[in-house]
Amino acid sequence: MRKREEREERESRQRKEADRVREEREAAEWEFKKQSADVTQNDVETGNPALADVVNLNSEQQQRQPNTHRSPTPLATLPSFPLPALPNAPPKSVLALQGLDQALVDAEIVDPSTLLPIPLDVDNDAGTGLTEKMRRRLKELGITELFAVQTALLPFLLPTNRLQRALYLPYNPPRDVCASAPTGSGKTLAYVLPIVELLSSRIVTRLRALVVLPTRDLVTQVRETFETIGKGRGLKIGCATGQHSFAHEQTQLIADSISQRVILIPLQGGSSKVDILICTPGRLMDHINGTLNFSLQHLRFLVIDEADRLLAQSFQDWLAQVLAATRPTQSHAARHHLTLESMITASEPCEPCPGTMPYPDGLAPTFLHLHTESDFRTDIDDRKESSCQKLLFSATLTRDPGKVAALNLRDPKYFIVQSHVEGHQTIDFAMEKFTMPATLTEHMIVCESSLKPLMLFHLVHTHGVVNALVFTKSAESTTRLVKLFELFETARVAEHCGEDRQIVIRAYSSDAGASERKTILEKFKAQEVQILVCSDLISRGIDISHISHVVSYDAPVDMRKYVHRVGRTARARRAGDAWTLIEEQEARYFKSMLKAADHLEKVKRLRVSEKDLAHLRPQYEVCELCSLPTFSHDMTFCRLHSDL
Ligand SMILES: Nc1ncnc2c1ncn2[C@@H]1O[C@H](COP(=O)(O)OP(=O)(O)OP(=O)(O)O)[C@@H](O)[C@H]1O
Repeated sequence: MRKREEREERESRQRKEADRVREEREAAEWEFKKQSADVTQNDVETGNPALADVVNLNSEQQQRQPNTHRSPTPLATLPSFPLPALPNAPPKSVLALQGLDQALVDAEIVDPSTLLPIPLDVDNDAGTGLTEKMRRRLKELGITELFAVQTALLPFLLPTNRLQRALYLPYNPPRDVCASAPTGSGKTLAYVLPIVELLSSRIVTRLRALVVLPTRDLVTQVRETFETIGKGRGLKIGCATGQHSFAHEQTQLIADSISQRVILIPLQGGSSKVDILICTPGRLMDHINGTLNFSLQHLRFLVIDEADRLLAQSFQDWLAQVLAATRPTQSHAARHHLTLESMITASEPCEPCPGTMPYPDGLAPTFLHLHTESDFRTDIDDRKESSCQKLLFSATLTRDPGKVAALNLRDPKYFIVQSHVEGHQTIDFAMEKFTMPATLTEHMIVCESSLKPLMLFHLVHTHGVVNALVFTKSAESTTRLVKLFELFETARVAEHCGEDRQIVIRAYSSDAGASERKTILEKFKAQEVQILVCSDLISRGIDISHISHVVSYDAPVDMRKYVHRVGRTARARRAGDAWTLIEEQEARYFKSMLKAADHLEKVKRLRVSEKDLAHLRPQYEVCELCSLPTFSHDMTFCRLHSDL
C-alpha cells in the first residue's frame, strides 16, 4: 500500500517537473524569437546594410518557403535554458527494501527480551521440543530459561511431528535457517540443542552434523559446548583444525568401527568415527580432498557460524565444494566406479575388505540411485533431496544477495532478533543496522594520539577497567602496549611502596604460538591475568563470562568489527562496558560510521581533562625516565612512544 502511494507521488512529482521544464523551454523560445525580431528591426533602423540584407533576404525566403528550416540570426547574448532537473533520489530505506528476497521480507522478528522458562514436567516441554532428559541436563547446568533466539529456533528445528525429526527426509527435506541475533544472545545453544536432540536417536555413527567456524579457538569453544550439553547421549564429537597432524586427524575421524583401523578401500557410504564434526574451513577442505571415505552424504545439519565472516573467505572455494559433497552428482558415481575398476586391476587385494567391490552398504537415500545397475526402475531410482539442513548464524549476518545465493538455500526461514522498530520490520536488517545487547553501555574518548597510553591507564585506575579485553590494530602494537603498561605498573606499585597489587596484563596475538596462546587464554579465564591485549583474532565469538570491559585502543575499521569487539562483554544478559579511544583525526570517520548505523547517540562521549590525568602523570614520567637507559639500546622504548 505504502509502496504504491510512494510510486504515485513520485510519478506526479515527475509530471509536474516535466510540465515546468516544457513551460520554461517555451518561454525561452518565445524570448529567443522576440530577440531575433528586435535584432532585425534594430539592424534595419541603425542602417547595418549587411545584416539588414541578410535579415531581409531571410525574411523573404521565409515568406516564400514558410515551412523550411531557417538558421538563426546570431544574437548579442546566447539565450539561457534551464538545466534538466532530476527527481529526488528515493530514501535509503526505500532502496534497501528494493529487490529484497521474499524470505527476508517474511522474516520472523523476535523481541530480544523474550525469555521462556524451561519446565521440568515429563509431559510439558512448553513447545520447545526438548526432551525431558535435555531439560534436566540444562537445569543441571544452571540454564532455567531459554533466550530469545532459542525460543524461536527450537520449535522450528525440533518439530513435534516425529516423522519430521527423522535423520533422513528425502521426500520432505527441511527448510534452511538464517538467524541474526546480537552478540552473546545464545546462538550456539540454539543449534547445539537441536543437533544433540535429533542425533541422539541415531543407531549407526555417521557424520551427520558439520559445524564450520572461522578460528581454532572457536572450534574448541563450540566443542566444549557440545560435550557439556551432549553428556550421556553417546554422541561422538570430533574436531578438525590443523592443530594436529593430518594423519592423526584422519585416524580420529575415519576408521573401521570394529578394528578401529583406517580403512584403505573406498566405501560407498563413507565411514566416520564421529557423529558431529567441528572444524575450520581450511582443514575441512583437506579432508574432503584427501581423506578416503570422508563423506558428507549423511549430513543432517550443516552449521555455518559467524556466517558473514566465513562467506567472505573464498578459500579454495570451500563453500561450493562442501555443498557439492552433500548432494549426489555424477562425479560421485564416477568416482566409485573408477575406484572399483582400479581395485579390480590392483595386483594386491585391499585390506581389510574381503572382496574387491566397494562396500555397498551405508549409502544415504539421496545417493542410492547413482549406484543401481538393474534395468528396471524401483523407488531407489527416484531422485531424492538431500536431508542436509543449513543453519547460518551471526550477529552481523550478511544480506548480500550474491553471497546468500552462493549458499543455495532451500526455502530459507529468517529469524531476526532485534528490538521493535517503526515501519517495515526487516528494514534495519536490510540496511545492516545491527542490534546490540541491551545490557551494554558504550563510551568513546577523543584524544590526541600521544595521550592514548595515559587514557588507558586512566580507564584502568579511575574507571576500574579490569577483566578487560583491549583491542589494538596489529600484533606489533599489542606487544608494545603490553610492554609500556608493564613499565607503568611497575613504577606505580613502586611509588606506593608495593602496597598496591600490580595489574597483570598479557598479549594475545598471532606472534605467540598456539600452545602459548592457549595458556594465556586459560590464565585470563582463571582471572590470573586481568587485562588481555589482543588483535582482532579473538574479536568474534569468544565467550568468557567475566569480561566486564572491552577497550578499543585502536578504533575498529568498520561497524561489523565494532559490533563483534564490543560484543565480547555484556553477554548472556550480563552488564558490560565498551570504551573506544579515538584519535582526533579519526573522530569524524568514527562518528559517521556510527551515524550510518543509527548508533551514534548510544555511544556517550567521555571528556577527560588534563586534571583527570594529573595523578597518573608523575608515574608515567618516572616510568619513562627509569626505563629509558634499559630501552634506549634497542630503541624499543623510543618506538614505543612514537608509535603508541
Ligand atoms: N538460555 C540460557 N541461559 C543462560 N545462559 C545462556 C543461555 N543460552 C546461552 N547462554 C550463555 O550465554 C553465553 C553466550 O552465548 P553464545 O556464545 O552462544 O553467544 P552468541 O550469540 O553465539 O554470541 P557471538 O555472536 O558473540 O558468538 C554463553 O556463555 C552461554 O553459555
